[in-house]
Amino acid sequence: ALKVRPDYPEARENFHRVANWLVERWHFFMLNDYGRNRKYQQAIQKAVQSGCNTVLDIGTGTGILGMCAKKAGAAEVYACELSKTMYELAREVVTANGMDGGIKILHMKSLEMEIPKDIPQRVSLVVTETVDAGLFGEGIIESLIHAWHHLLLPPQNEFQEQSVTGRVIPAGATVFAMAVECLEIRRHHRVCVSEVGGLSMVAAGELRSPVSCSSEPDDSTEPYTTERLSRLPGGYKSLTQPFTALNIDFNNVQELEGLTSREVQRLRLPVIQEGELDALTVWFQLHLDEENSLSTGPQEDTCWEQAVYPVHNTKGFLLKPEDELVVEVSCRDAYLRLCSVAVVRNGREIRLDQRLDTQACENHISNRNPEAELCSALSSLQTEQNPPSNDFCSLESSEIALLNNHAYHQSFRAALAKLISQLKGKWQNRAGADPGSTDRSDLLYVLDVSEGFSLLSLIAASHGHVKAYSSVEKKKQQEVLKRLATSNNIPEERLEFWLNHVEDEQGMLKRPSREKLWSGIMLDCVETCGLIRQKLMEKASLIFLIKHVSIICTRCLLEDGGRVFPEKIVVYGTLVESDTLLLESAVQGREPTLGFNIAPFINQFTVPVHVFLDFSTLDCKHLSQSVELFVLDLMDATANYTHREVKVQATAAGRITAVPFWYNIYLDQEISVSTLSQNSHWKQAAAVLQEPLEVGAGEWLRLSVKLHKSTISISVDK
Ligand SMILES: CCc1ccncc1CNCCCCSC[C@H]1O[C@@H](n2ccc3c(N)ncnc32)[C@H](O)[C@@H]1O
Repeated sequence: ALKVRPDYPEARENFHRVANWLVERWHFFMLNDYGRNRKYQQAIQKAVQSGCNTVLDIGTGTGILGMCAKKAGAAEVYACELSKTMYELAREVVTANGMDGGIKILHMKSLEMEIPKDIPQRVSLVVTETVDAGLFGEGIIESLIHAWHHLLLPPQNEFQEQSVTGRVIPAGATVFAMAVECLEIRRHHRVCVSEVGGLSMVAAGELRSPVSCSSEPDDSTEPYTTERLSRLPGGYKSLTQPFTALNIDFNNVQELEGLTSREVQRLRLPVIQEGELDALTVWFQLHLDEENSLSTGPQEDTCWEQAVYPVHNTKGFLLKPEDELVVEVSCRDAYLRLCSVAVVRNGREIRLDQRLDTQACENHISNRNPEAELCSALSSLQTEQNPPSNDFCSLESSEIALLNNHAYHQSFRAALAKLISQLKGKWQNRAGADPGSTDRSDLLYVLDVSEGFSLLSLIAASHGHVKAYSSVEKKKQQEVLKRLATSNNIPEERLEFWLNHVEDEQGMLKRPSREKLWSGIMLDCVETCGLIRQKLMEKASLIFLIKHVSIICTRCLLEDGGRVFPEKIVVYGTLVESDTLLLESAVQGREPTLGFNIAPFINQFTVPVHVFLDFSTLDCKHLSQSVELFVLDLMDATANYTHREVKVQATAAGRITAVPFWYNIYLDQEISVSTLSQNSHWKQAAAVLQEPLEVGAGEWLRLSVKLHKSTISISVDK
């Protein structure tokens, strides 16, 4: 569609949504990392000059490493790429750089490659960077074991003199880890509050994020998540020195094969400062060859992410400098697994992850010694959870952060309280109904159509005289809500689950059978990534659709005086100069990619809006004040213009590269929550300019802001 009508907004938006997952965002900042590219090139040049004449690039991506090998003079270069999009892109790139005759690119996974079907004979060099922040997440171990067995010449060995031998770049890796205290990680993986919106959370049982490195690998969890430690709000505190968790030699196939069967390694790490254990963080050095290595450490100026293994004690666990932290390292199922399993204090080892039997703890308490406190603290943790600790409910890390967003829930609680007292007041005036009447008509109906796990329905029901409908779907999550209802004295019949399998939005938002209208409908409008939720405007207009479509103002879904929460969203933005956002959005010319012409091809997959941005820690230069960009009125969906011009004055000279934006969400006239606030579970988004715009201080700019089907686009010109 874009080829036919390049300016067709619908097709453009769809392409951008698709581009985001067709081509991973890290391609841009990886290709912009001249240091990384140069080091790979040097290692490849050295290998080719020392006799590696046939090369296979496993996971070629854009083809850059294969082109380095060709340019270094290798006679035969092969490349394989499992992603169709990247395969086609690599073909275009190699052709544009005049090497289509010299590099054979295969659209396949290296594990499927055979000789002579795919490549004529074994190669003397494999280059690859099929690594993720946890090193093994892209299957490099399996790929190299297969390559050594089927695709590579035998390795150098001291016994018989071989003319040409096989080798791998990178030659190996060293994995480092470090225990940290970090509030930002904690609030995304543990519920740190005992009360949410007035509801006690004790009965919820253990709510944990799906990131868990429990010993038995099961598919419902992933062993680690990733964070850019150098850009986490509030930073982190190192509780141990960085330690070497693993060394691996990619040129030793026995070692590679032994990795997954290697017994679990237990490391004892001295705690270097007091702090709460929140996670183990992991990074690595890729040893390209004896001289060159790449590091993905938090202190590096490159912007790789690190792997994060959150610890799952429900409450905090304070480490002290005289402690030793016991960490288990294993590579079961080819993932790198790290677990902090115990603390050694005064020579006594206290396990962290299993339930402590209180009897053992009782014995300790008698002789009042330091680990007794620790032990009794731990045992009290265990008893506090009602259900057994292995019965936990898994929530997305964004849902955990939402629960920890105190202001969000307090604001909803207050706004609901106002609505409910207004509506009750209305009734009492009408027909003198006696306030104590118990007839069904004095119930208020509140619908929570939030996506995912939400306590808003319970917060509404906790006000009394409210029947709340929750759109939580998962069985385990509904059980948590029921447990919380009971323990917060909310009669079970006041909470219903409005199953989302209703055929369409119309059905879902349809008024309850008893011909009652909704007193309140609660929407969550902004996605965690920082964009307006798709279909929001359609849903909101649907609530009022009847009101606008029919001549006679038949009742819309809301009773007279009923409200939709939020009623208004105000979008704010500011002009910034940020090289980081530029480097994460598009390849900046030929310079970083060793002079190869790659940028125009990969930049076809640039998207105009960067999401999941942590604006509070983005290194950037502010070039204007924050300005109001747009107002979305959910109470009157037709009021929303689709295009707005905003004048902004540059407050400093610089190069505008992006317009970060965020929202003030108004639950009613007075009560609002900001998606930029400190404990917000939201990240921000930023419109990235195609061409950076030089401005002088005091110069006026014109922002044109468009909203099309909940998609915001922003362009800047003078
Ligand atoms: C923050 C990530 C990071 C952290 C630390 N240091 C470096 C980085 C950046 N490296 C990212 C590469 C990660 C993706 S791998 C690159 C390309 O290779 C493809 N593939 C992967 C395996 C594979 C195979 N066996 N056979 C054929 N193709 C294969 C993928 O489809 C991808 O296009």
